[in-house]
Amino acid sequence: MLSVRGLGRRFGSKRALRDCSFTLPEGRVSALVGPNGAGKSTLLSLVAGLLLPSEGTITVADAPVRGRMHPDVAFLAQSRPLYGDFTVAETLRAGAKLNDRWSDEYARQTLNLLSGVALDRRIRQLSAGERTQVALAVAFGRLPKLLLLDEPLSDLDPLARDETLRILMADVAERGTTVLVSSHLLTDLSPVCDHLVLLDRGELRLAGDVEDTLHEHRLLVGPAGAAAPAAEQVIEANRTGRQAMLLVRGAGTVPAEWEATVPELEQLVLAYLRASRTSARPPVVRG
Ligand SMILES: Nc1ncnc2c1ncn2[C@@H]1O[C@H](COP(=O)(O)OP(=O)(O)OP(=O)(O)O)[C@@H](O)[C@H]1O
Repeated sequence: MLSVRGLGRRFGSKRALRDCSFTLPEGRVSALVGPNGAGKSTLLSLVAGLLLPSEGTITVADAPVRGRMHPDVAFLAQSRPLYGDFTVAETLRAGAKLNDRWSDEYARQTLNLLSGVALDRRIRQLSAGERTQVALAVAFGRLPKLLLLDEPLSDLDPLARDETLRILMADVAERGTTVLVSSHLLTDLSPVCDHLVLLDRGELRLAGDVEDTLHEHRLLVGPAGAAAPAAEQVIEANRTGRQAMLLVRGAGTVPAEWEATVPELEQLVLAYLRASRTSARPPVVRG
């Protein structure tokens, strides 16, 4: 559904994204994670066609994307761009007029499930979370095949967050939508995502199926003096007092003095990001 190859974007001398290559599987939810300034919004804006790449290619449903939104794509931008003077009802009517494929019923149903922002309210009078709810309804109303969501949960209350994730899962199950969703709220996101894209400092650190990626790694706990077991890569090593804790990738047979477990998603992501902070050349594992 989505494939990016060698994708990069510069803003003047600043490289916001560099040499990014990955493919998203169809009908799955992919979490796009990374610290502030990692390049997540830049990547989403490029895929949405709102920004032009400095280098590389983007393909959605076998068609190249270059500075123009693909009709099968809907994008919830971080700034939630909606016309302030419109009422919610007018916003939905504009959605119907501007999109060849549109379901008013689906957009209204989404809004009602979230908390039911009244249709006669003006956009500029809405709270940040209410604007997000309207913008989500517009995104779902487009009946996209690829749904790009930039921090959809950040200003929603816990109930609306929960409902958004339910709507997302139902949409993926019923319509087979492919979703790429950026969020700092990994705990909220991890139950619904089955694919991971990890960006840091504009570079891709990890991209792949969540379960496969987790099982390629081992969290090892052992005595501080024990020799590190043979592994493809040591992502992070912490030695405190008498204990050592390692996150390794591609470990073979683990010696008896080490206790090995498969890491949780949040542990894995945090270890990669900490490792990146402490090394001049952080691990770029694969694209
Ligand atoms: N229009 C722009 N002009 C100059 N620099 C920009 C512009 N847009 C983004 N950047 C820079 O590119 C880098 C990536 O920004 P981006 O917004 O993609 O990060 P992000 O991962 O979405 O961050 P956050 O989690 O804080 O939203 C940052 O260093 C940012 O300052």
